Amino acid sequence: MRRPQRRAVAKQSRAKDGDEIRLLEAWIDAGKPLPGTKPPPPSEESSAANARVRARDVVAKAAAGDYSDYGASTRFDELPLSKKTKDALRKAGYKEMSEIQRAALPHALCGHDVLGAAKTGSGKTLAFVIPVIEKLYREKWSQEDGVGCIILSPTNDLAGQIWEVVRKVGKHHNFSGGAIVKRTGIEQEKERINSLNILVCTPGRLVQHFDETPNFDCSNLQILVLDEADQILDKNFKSQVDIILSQIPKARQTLLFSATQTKSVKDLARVSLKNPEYISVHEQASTATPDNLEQCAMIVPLEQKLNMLWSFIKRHLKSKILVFLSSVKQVKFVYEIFKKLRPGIPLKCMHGRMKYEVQQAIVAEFSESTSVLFSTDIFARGLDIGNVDWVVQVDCPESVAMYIHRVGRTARYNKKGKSLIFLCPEEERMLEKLKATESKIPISVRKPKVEQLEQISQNVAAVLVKFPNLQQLGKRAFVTYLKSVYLQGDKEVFDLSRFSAESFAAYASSLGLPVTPKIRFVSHKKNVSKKDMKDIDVKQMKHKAEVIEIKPQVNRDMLADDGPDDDILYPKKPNTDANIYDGLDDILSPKVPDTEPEKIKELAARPLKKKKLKINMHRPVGTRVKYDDEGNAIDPLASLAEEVGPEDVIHKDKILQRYAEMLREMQEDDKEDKAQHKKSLHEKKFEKKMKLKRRRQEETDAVSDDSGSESDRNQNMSSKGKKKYFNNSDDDEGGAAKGGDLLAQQEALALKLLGKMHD
Ligand SMILES: Nc1ncnc2c1ncn2[C@@H]1O[C@H](COP(=O)(O)OP(=O)(O)OP(=O)(O)O)[C@@H](O)[C@H]1O
Repeated sequence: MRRPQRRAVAKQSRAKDGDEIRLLEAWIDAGKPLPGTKPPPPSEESSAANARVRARDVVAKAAAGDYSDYGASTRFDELPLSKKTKDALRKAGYKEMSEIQRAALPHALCGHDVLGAAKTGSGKTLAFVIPVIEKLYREKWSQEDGVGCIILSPTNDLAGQIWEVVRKVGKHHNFSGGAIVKRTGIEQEKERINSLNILVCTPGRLVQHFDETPNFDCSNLQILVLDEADQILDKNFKSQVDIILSQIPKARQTLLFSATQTKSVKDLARVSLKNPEYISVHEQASTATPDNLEQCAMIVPLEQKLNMLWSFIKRHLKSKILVFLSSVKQVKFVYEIFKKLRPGIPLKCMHGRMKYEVQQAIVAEFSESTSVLFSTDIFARGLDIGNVDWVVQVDCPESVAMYIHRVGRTARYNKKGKSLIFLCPEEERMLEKLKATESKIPISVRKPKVEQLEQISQNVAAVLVKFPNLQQLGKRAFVTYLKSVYLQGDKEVFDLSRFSAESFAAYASSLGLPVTPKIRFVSHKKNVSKKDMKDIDVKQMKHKAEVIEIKPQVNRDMLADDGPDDDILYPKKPNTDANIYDGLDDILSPKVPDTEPEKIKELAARPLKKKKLKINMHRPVGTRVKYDDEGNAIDPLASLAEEVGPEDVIHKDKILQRYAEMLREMQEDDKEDKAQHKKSLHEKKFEKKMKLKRRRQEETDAVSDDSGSESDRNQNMSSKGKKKYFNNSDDDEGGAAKGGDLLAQQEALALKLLGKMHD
């Protein structure tokens, strides 16, 4: 009885949906905004009560065939949206539309391609999620129709976040969908992907499905969305996006959104937009960043950044702070060090190498509590965490656009927020760019209060001594930082040659490193003419000079590599550095076991080979190559590490003292190790001997049992060299018995010895 009833209900609801869809289509068609039109400014009479009445009127009029011009509406319930969507929006607390939503939704709802730009945190996600759901609803999309919409996002986390919005807005609809992210195994995804209507994923994951999933079909696709479109269309995703575009139908609606929209016609031509609506709601605004955001910059020397960050955190223990650093290594190092130093506020770290679930958990925790979250740029875009008080950019962003995205993690949707950026004196050009009129970033420059600056270099060094694995991480943080500067495209801002060798040395010591790690982003080229030797004092050279070339294979990926540091922090096999160099071998210079600080010291003092003169490309033009007493060129950074005075942050004496202590400890450990090693050698030797004896005994037993001829027996024995123990005498049995006794005695002796050793 139930079935027919259920079928009847379903039929009824389909009929209701059909009626609503007809009404919506007619309404959309009748009230279409003209191409290029923007909504008028919201009228004054838009009190909540008025608005509700107006919304009811609008819907009633539409039902009566009197369609309003929805292009001017200010509330979601004034738009031609399905009841299911309106209910979900209301339940989620979305009533009034934001500017980008007011401007984009009317165009997107009537099927136009949209290129939308609006400030960070201004509600762009709803501006594309609502049209997606409504389009599929009006198309009566069902599970059997397969993939109807793809939303591309640059990162898994953002994909997850967008999917949550889709779920929220589409909760009364019957669409299937999901965020196709690393969380689920690709095999599980393959099984269900064809039955999903809305896919939210990164370009890479989608391409993987095009490559590997049998019958993966997007030929029915209705709508393609690119969130953070400028990033999705940039060269890093180019090949993947090209593959995707070749696999989906050209006849579709396309929506592109970002806070920093692409203006490249080439990019837009690639996605084949048809008469797109260019909607940039804040184009005329005086700022490119949220109005409620207070922004300031500080010029901080490289070696003071850690002190400055620490001091800042200590003064804001009741705030929620998001800290951006340039690489995974930096994030891990600063997080681990600060955790050991205990600033008095919970610390968290997040980067692209973490499992998706872990990232989600951290985001959730960070959303809930006041804490400090250290992050790479992987979360600079799109991440929507409520109530972030401060965004602190410790390392310079790669571009003004990235600056805008980073600071956009605070002051979201009418909330207030503050941001602070540390810029090295060598990066002041970035400050000029931020302050340029066209950037529209109201940023003020503040002088650091030196008296409030806590110097933590000594404490960091002490932590490194206590946790030698962190020293490894510190070294890699140092190298990846320099690599990140070196690899940045904007050479007006990022130019390693502007940094002096002294500042590198001081930076290394601020990270607690006893010696500046050597850096080789370079390879050698022999027989270079004098004119190419601009930055080298040729007269100083005693040997045929070589010039340094930048290695062509050093690329951006190496920055992202960032290797399995967990192995460094929590080594599975102590004293093994097999996993210490994760592809950085050719960059991280010395191939010595880096867990041994005294060796690092040795290395710094070690004369460089005469013929392989290493010229550091970062040395400012005209700086001389230094030589030791024996005429060997000294690595400038190594020599500097020895030269820095006590007034500098380096605190050499203390560090040396610590290293002396460490050396003593290590020597003691060494003694123990040696004894251990000797013991194990003895054991092994003894075991071997016993094994041999046992084998011989067995063989002898076999010979004595042998029923073969005497001559055979003799031959057999002689070939195996047993004569020593078993004479070819009549007394074989007795001999064997003696041999057996001897063996037993020896075994007993061996056991005794072993027992003693273990005692
Ligand atoms: N109409 C609305 N009313 C109330 N809150 C809204 C509205 N639209 C969006 N929001 C809220 O504003 C916040 C920011 O929205 P969203 O993440 O879509 O911003 P965005 O413009 O995509 O930012 P970004 O450029 O940083 O990705 C979210 O928490 C969202 O729930």
